[in-house]
Amino acid sequence: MSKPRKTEVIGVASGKGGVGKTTTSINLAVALTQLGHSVMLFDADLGLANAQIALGARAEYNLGHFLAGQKTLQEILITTRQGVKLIPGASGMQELAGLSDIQAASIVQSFGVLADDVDYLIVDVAAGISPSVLSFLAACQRRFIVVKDDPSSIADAYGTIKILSKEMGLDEIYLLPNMVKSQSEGWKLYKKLNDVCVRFLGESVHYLTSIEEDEMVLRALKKYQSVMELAPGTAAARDYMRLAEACTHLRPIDHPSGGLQFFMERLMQNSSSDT
Ligand SMILES: Nc1ncnc2c1ncn2[C@@H]1O[C@H](COP(=O)(O)OP(=O)(O)OP(=O)(O)O)[C@@H](O)[C@H]1O
Repeated sequence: MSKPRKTEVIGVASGKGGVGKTTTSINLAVALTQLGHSVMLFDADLGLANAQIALGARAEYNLGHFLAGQKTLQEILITTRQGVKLIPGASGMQELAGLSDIQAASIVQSFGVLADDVDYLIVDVAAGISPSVLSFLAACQRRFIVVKDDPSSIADAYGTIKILSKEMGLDEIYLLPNMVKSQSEGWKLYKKLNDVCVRFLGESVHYLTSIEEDEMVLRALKKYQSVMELAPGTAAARDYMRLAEACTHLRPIDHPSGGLQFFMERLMQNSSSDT
């Protein structure tokens, strides 16, 4: 098993809501855990606490308690029964933009303490392209854009890629077709959108795999489980495992300070420039 040297930070986004961003984040986190990696999932999708529900976990505290200084990061962090370390996000995320420099520095330091234990940080951002979503994505090393084969999802994914690459100068953008009929349909969707990106933005996006539409995904959600647990042999579970394996083969991105602490530093810098 090849271990990344530092925490790899992957943001999972989609222009449009409801295309499977949270489902992808949790199943990728579980698949990477099953491969033997230490994985942290940051639920930055405001308010709904989707990730913990989907993993059958119940967190008493969330990032709001941490930002308010009521709880330490260790106190809000839970380890789900799948072995994923979960940072419950909730509405605290909106407060990031208003933090003082001292608060920001102490948050960065708290994350730095956890960094040694974590191979992958998966950040499940909210739908849309609000300043806070863009700050999160800018702070990640890689960005996965989940897209469905329908016109509004494709248009929103393109809009997100355009802002990330042209306005923010970010690279390492990966398109992740979801709920496709087959891998070849997913590849075609990628090709179509990538061609548009090359033509109109002068940039290409990356591809790892697609996730097939699979009724077991919804069944798993209804049982508060990941599909990786409920039906490991099913099409979507196989695809999430393929995605996890592809992640482990990606070239590590080295930053001077690297990993989790650097992610938080960038997040704080980007958030304060939003204000
Ligand atoms: N590969 C798949 N096959 C079948 N159903 C899927 C698949 N991926 C996601 N779904 C279903 O699609 C619905 C929306 O998924 P999810 O909640 O992950 O979307 P989202 O993009 O995170 O939404 P939001 O932006 O509202 O948080 C859920 O009912 C989920 O079970």
